[in-house]
Amino acid sequence: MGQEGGGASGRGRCVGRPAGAPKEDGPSGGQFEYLGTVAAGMADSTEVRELVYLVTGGCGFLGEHVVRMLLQREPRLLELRVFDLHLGAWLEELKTGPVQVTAIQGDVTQAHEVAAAVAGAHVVIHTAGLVDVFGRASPETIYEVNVQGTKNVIEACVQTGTRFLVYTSSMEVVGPNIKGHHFYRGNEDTPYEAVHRHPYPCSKAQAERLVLEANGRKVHGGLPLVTCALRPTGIYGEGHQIMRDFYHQGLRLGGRLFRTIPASVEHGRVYVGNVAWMHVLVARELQQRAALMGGQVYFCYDQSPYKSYEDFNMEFLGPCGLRLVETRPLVPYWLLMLLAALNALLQWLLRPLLLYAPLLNPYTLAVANTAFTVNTDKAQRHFGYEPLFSWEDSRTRTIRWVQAMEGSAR
Ligand SMILES: NC(=O)c1ccc[n+]([C@@H]2O[C@H](COP(=O)([O-])OP(=O)(O)OC[C@H]3O[C@@H](n4cnc5c(N)ncnc54)[C@H](O)[C@@H]3O)[C@@H](O)[C@H]2O)c1
Ligand SMILES: CC(C)[C@@H](O)CC[C@@H](C)[C@H]1CC[C@H]2[C@@H]3[C@H](O)C=C4C[C@@H](O)CC[C@]4(C)[C@H]3CC[C@]12C
Repeated sequence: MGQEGGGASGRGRCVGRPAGAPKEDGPSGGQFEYLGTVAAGMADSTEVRELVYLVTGGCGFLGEHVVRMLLQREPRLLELRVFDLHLGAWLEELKTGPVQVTAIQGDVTQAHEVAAAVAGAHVVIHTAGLVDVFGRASPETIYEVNVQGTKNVIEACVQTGTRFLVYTSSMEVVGPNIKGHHFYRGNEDTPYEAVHRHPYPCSKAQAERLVLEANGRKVHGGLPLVTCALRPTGIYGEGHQIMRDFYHQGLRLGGRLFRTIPASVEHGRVYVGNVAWMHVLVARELQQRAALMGGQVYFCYDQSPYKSYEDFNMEFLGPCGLRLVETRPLVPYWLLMLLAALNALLQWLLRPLLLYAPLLNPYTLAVANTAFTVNTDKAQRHFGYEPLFSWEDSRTRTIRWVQAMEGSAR
């Protein structure tokens, strides 16, 4: 059902189950409180500040939360390097604390820029990527950033002697697949035919495989590289662009959004603060439990409820004045498929003139219409992960963010 011929490199399909991980159990660990802003002060600690972390994509939706969480929750941090194609002005506010924050404007597709940023880092958290399922970028560009960029990060770790690499993968490495098979309360070991055509999931699957296969490679200095991959489901929270798009679409439609997907098609979603926390924790514990965690994949999860994508969004958009019209889809699915195909045709026809990239296209419709929920405790068993934010807290924070947008939208 995905875009035709859209393999990661724009050629053929990418198939095959993503690299799983051997089943192992490990001890559980503690839980911390997350303070919302850097201004709230650093986590008190008597620990020695000696570690250098690099976050690629550190100015993105997830990346910014990872950066802020590290400054709050990693007491051993001496220097935090934030590497991104587009640096945010907000980075300046972070330079007043005890941690040296180094903003690096760079491109992960440029190996020399990556190597310069990685050199001397103890840990790399690689979140940079092209998250495009709307046809904004070409398959080749998606491959270049997501796969070649990840290769450059791995090689930079090997060449410069950085030993710990955490990769932000995605649920899409697993599914939904092109056959529309539902993934119902699955975990990291659930059998599932991970067959993709769309450039984005293909590129994420290839990148994840490269990261996991690099686990154990000798880095400069002779010690082994230790890698792992985190697979968030649909992330929501402060800064989520797609939520912003839905909100503005609802405002344009007089405060209404029209249901297109049955309420029964459940999607797993995860709050950005909990995803950021899992990145911080896994980066820390990877250094202590390399034998257990090296080469492993972990779904990102929290207590966010299973709901259809549209119903879940309404948890935040409803309290901000929007209404989801009808309890069942207004438009039959075959007509939605036709409209999605028309959008794809229009995008192709208009491309020489302008970028037409609506939310509805054959791929987004297929994904939205395929249940994908995870139920796992692997991260808790392996490195003591517990969500920092309850569902209620995650919901409140997201609503407040939309309301702040509402203020700016009036
Ligand atoms: N948003 C989600 O629902 C979700 C879910 C699962 C996984 N992920 C993964 O999380 C990561 C971050 O996603 P996001 O939603 O924050 O996306 P985002 O687009 O907000 O952030 C990506 C960041 O990477 C940077 N970047 C892009 N190309 C780059 C390049 N060539 N060199 C350097 N930096 C570059 C961008 O400038 C941006 O700041 C991605 O790897 C994505 O696949 C996202
Ligand atoms: C127009 C309607 C059909 C509307 O319901 C479309 C929703 C659609 C834009 C989203 C439905 C599922 C989303 C994806 C899912 O949450 C997981 C993802 C993995 C992540 O790595 C990147 C984002 C995404 C692909 C996410 C994108 C938007 C949806 C397709």
